Amino acid sequence: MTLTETETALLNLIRDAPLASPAELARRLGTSRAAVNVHVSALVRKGALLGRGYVLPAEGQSQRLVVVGGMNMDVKAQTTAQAIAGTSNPGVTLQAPGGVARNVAENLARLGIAVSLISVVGRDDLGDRLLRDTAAAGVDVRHVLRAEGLATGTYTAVLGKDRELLVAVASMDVTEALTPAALQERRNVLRGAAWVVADGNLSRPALAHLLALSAELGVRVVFEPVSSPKAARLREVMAVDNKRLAPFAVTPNVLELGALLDREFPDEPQALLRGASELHALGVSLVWIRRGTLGSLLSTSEGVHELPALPASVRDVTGAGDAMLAAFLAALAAGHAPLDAARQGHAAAAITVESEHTVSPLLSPSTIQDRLQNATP
Ligand SMILES: Nc1ncnc2c1ncn2[C@@H]1O[C@H](COP(=O)(O)OP(=O)(O)OP(=O)(O)O)[C@@H](O)[C@H]1O
Ligand SMILES: O=c1[nH]cc([C@@H]2O[C@H](CO)[C@@H](O)[C@H]2O)c(=O)[nH]1
Repeated sequence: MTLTETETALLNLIRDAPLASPAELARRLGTSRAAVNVHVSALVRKGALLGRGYVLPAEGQSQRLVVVGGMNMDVKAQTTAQAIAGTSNPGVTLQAPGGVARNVAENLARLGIAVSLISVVGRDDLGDRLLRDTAAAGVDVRHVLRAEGLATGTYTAVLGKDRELLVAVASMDVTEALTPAALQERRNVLRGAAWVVADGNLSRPALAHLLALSAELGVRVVFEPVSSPKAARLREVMAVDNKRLAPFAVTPNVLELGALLDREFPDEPQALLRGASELHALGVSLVWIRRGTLGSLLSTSEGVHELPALPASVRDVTGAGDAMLAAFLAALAAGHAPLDAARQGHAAAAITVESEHTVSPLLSPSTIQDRLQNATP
C-alpha cells in the first residue's frame, strides 16, 4: 500500500484526532473539505482506514458489516441410488435457508460480528420463514425489502448419490425489486460499515449504484460473484468507470474469474495470478481465487499466497464459499492479516462442507480455532 504525501499527512492527523470533523481536518491540512473527502476515500480504498468516521483498524475492535444481495430457500434433493435422467428417482430432500448474501450474513453473525442484511423476499410464507430463521441466527433483517406480488427466491439443487451436484435451478426474479432507489433509501445502513459485501445476485443497475454509494461513503466493498453468468455483471459495471466503481476485493472461483475478465483460465497458479494482476490493474486491491479441493490463491499488494483446503468428510459443498468469505471478513475485522484471515476462511469452509445445511449450525470462533489446530501437522 503506497500513500501519497497528503494522504500520509491526513492519516497522521486522523491518528491524533480520530473524531475531528472533515472541516477541522481540512483546516489543519490547509485544504478544502471536498479534498479531505477525496483523500479519505483513497485511504479507505487502500486499506489504511476502515471507513467513514475515520475509524482506524485496531486489535479486537468491534465492527459492523453490511451484506447486500440474494436470499433464498434452498431445496436440496439427493438421489439414494445412481441418478437416471428423464425419470423420477427415489431420494431425500432437505430445505435450508440460503442465498449467498444471506448465508454470508448468517455466518458472520455466528462468528459474533454485528451484521445487517439488505435483501428482498416476497410477501409469502417462505419469506416469513427466511426472515424469522435469519433473525434468530443474529442477523439484523430490518432492512430486508418485502416485494409485493413476487415470490420469495428458491434454489433447488439435485445431488447424486455421492452428493455431487447434478443440476440446480435458481429462481430469483424477486431480486430485481432491490432497485437502485431501494438501496438509496437504505444508504444510512451502509454509512460507517467496516465492509459492504455485495453478491452477484444484484442486478447490474443495483450493483453499479451500490458501488458508487459505497465509494461516496468511503466504505470498502467485497464482491462475491455467486456464479459465472452473474460475475459478468461486475465486468460490465466496471467497464463504465473502473476507477470509481472497482470493489476493494473480489472472491471468484476459477470459472468466475474467467467471467470477470471475459476469457477462460486453466486452473494453474501462474495463469490465475496473471488474472489477479489484471484485476489489480483495474483497481481491485485484493483478489482471492477459490480452487475447490485445491485450496485458494490470495493476491494483495503485500504479495501472493497459495493456501491449501483443509481435509474434510464432505456431506454437501453448498455454501462453503459463503462461509469462507464470512470467516475471512470476521478475522480481518478482528485485526488479523489477510493471510491468517484466509486460513480461517478455509477452516470455516471445511466445517461447512461437513454439514447438510447451507450454513453449518456448528460454525463458531472456537470450532474454527479447533479445526486450524487439528490441521497443523
Ligand atoms: N470437496 C471438498 N472437500 C474439501 N473442501 C472443499 C471441497 N469443496 C470445497 N471445499 C472448501 O470450500 C472452499 C470453497 O469452495 P470452492 O473453492 O468450490 O468455492 P465456490 O465455488 O465459491 O463455492 P460454493 O460451492 O460455495 O459456490 C474451498 O476452497 C475448500 O476450502
Ligand atoms: O444464482 C444463485 N444461485 C445460488 C445461490 C445460492 O448459493 C448458495 C450457496 O453458495 C445457496 O444457498 C444458493 O441459494 C444464489 O444466491 N444465487
